[in-house]
Amino acid sequence: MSNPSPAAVATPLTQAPALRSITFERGDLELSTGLLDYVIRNDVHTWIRRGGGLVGFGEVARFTTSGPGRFAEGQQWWREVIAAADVVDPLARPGTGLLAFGSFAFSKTSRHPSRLIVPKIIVGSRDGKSWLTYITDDDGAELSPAAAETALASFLDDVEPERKPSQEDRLAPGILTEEQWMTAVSRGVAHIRDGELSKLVLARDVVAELGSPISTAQVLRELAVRYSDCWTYSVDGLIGSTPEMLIKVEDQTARARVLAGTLDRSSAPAGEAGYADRVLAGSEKQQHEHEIAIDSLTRQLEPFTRTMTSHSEPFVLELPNVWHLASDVTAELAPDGEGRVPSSLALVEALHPTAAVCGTPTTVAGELIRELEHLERGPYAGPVGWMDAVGNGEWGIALRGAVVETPTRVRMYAGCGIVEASQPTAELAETWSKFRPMIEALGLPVPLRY
Ligand SMILES: C=C(O[C@@H]1C=C(C(=O)O)C=C[C@H]1O)C(=O)O
Repeated sequence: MSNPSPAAVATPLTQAPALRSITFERGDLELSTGLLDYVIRNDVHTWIRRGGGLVGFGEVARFTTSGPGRFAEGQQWWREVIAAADVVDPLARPGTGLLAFGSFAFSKTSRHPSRLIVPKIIVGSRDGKSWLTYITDDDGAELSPAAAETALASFLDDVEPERKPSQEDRLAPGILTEEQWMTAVSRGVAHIRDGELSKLVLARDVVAELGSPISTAQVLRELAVRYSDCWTYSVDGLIGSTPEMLIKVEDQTARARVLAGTLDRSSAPAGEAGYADRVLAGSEKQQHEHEIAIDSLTRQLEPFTRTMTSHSEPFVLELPNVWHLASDVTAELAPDGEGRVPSSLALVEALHPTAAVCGTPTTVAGELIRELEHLERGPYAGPVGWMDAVGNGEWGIALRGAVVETPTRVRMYAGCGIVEASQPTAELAETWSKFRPMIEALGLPVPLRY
């Protein structure tokens, strides 16, 4: 008798809910605003880039977990949900049909709950075409386009008021003061000089204390408009706009965008053509930092692929706040004996944490992060995104973001890759350039000295 496959012997984690879903095509969205017309409630789930993507409303199922097995447990739960579901999806495109948004803790030692959330309604848009998915756990519910439109309309009744900046808004220090964080950077550099590791990513937090409650929807709209080349995410209080794609799976193809190497645009001389190319692409320190990040990603992805391509040189990615050295990687996924390619979440498990947000070697860097940062990263620098029922998904790295801890307290996170040539003051300034998208979207002034 042959051995049963691991999936067959795994014990169910929970009683998977019996979900039913229907997806249907809708008219084209308003070209100028696209999905943003739907970002009007604070509790929306979003994944938006260049006006397209997904906006989710409500919740019909949720799975939470923590620890080293968080990705594997998430995959198992999702398999059980899919097996028990009745899905009607005539469109069958990436992002249509049954779908979960997700956010995972950065650290395997974190108690912060990683989560997968299945919304009740999803408005999707891609290449100018839009669709609606309606998901229910209610046996008796009518599953029709009309019922879906009615459910969507009831969510859209509840519009969040705009927030005006208040006199009492302020930025408060996080866990470490600036001086303490710079000391941590110096210690990191010393460990690198000692040859224990080649790269370490150290992060810090600052807290926005607001005089009036946040309008999350307003912040998300601001981010999505200003940072349209980034992926604007919102999952259960984790919000931001990330320029870094950990992994995206569409059918047989996987894509990643690796960033490492940063230059603040606010300190750049005006009108000097080619400044970013010269200072960023021409810097040995930045190129070295970037090489470490791209090597770590391609090495981890390789076993899952048939072919993999990336440009031999990184390009300069221009964002409103910074320039980055960036590399795009495209891979054709290798099917297993049964013709199946790994799901997006299986690849996340293999790739996280990359050197872009942890360091190299991973284990040494992870230990030093715990020792030097004194920060509970929570979902910061962890995977955030969505996945559908056939393995497609997009998982960004939760950067340039914040956790809404209470309606008036928002904790922001930013970090930097430290290599042997790193200077603590320059790294501190770099964290401010990375806080800037969130600080500005919240309507707070950016501290002047940066
Ligand atoms: C860690 C962050 O960003 C990462 C670090 C970078 C760097 O050090 O140059 C660049 C992009 C990201 O991979 C962050 O934004 O918090």
